[in-house]
Amino acid sequence: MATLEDYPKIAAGKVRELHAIDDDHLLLVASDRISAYDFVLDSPIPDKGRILTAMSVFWFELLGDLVPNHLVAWDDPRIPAEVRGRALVVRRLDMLAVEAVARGYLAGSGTLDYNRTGAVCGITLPPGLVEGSKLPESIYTPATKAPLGEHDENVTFDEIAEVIGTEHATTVRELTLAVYRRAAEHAAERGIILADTKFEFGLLDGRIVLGDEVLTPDSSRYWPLESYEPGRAQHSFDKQFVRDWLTSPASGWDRASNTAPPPLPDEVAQATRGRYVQAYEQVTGRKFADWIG
Ligand SMILES: N#Cc1c(N)ncnc1-c1cnn(Cc2cccc(F)c2)c1
Repeated sequence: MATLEDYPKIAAGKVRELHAIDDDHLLLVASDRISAYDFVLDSPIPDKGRILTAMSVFWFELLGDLVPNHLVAWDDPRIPAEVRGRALVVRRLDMLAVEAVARGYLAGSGTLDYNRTGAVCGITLPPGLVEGSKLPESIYTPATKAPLGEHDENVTFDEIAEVIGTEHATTVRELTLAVYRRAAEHAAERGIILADTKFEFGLLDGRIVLGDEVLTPDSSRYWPLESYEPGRAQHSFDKQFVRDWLTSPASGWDRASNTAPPPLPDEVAQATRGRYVQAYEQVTGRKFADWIG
């Protein structure tokens, strides 16, 4: 059985790593780390890596008829025991330099751009929209990847086409919207608003293939349908307990101080675990207890 040390690390994000298995395969590892307010917290969320990995596997399976993907295996002897259940064997792709974002609702940088310009990524939106507004139709709002810790930069379709070519830019836009719309419809039927999501695509033998994690609460905004109310920041399905505690007097933390947040109380970490489990079971109809690792 392999160990993680056998696989050279080739990339690292805030909460996940990418290792090389061989020339054609990578190991995509999700940690139990959680980020909030642009900080990676000291406190892990037990099972977060396994829950989000199980979610990606579900979505890859559900959406496999819309777009080919890089997933090879999730229960495989190449996966070291220490990361089993929170690591995927994936095909090595030639990644396209675009953060392929689809938005069905106005939030975050989308609201910021809209308030400044009336548009997002060059797409003019109707007047009168507010934070959390449902858009008349979902839109493609690509971004260029920023260095770790900085925010991606929203750009226009034409700017992406300059980098990856009009043909690939067009296919990526079509796939991003089709996959998001299908996923958002599935989630809405189960009481979860998938407000937006970010995909990464790559080339494999000339075909465009969906990579990375997909449609997890780390790559998407998950809002509980029952508390949806345009006009304010929406409750995060998964991160709201963490945000509420960190911004409460109980934490002793001052968000404006730009100092690292304190560790979470166990009950906040456990309650957050519960929200990830609930999101998984609500979206997939599967029991997390049945997942490996
Ligand atoms: N997925 C994927 C992938 C692939 N199948 N082939 C080649 N490259 C990538 C790849 C390169 N960077 N990233 C982002 C990323 C993801 C996860 C952890 C990280 F640290 C960084 C993805």
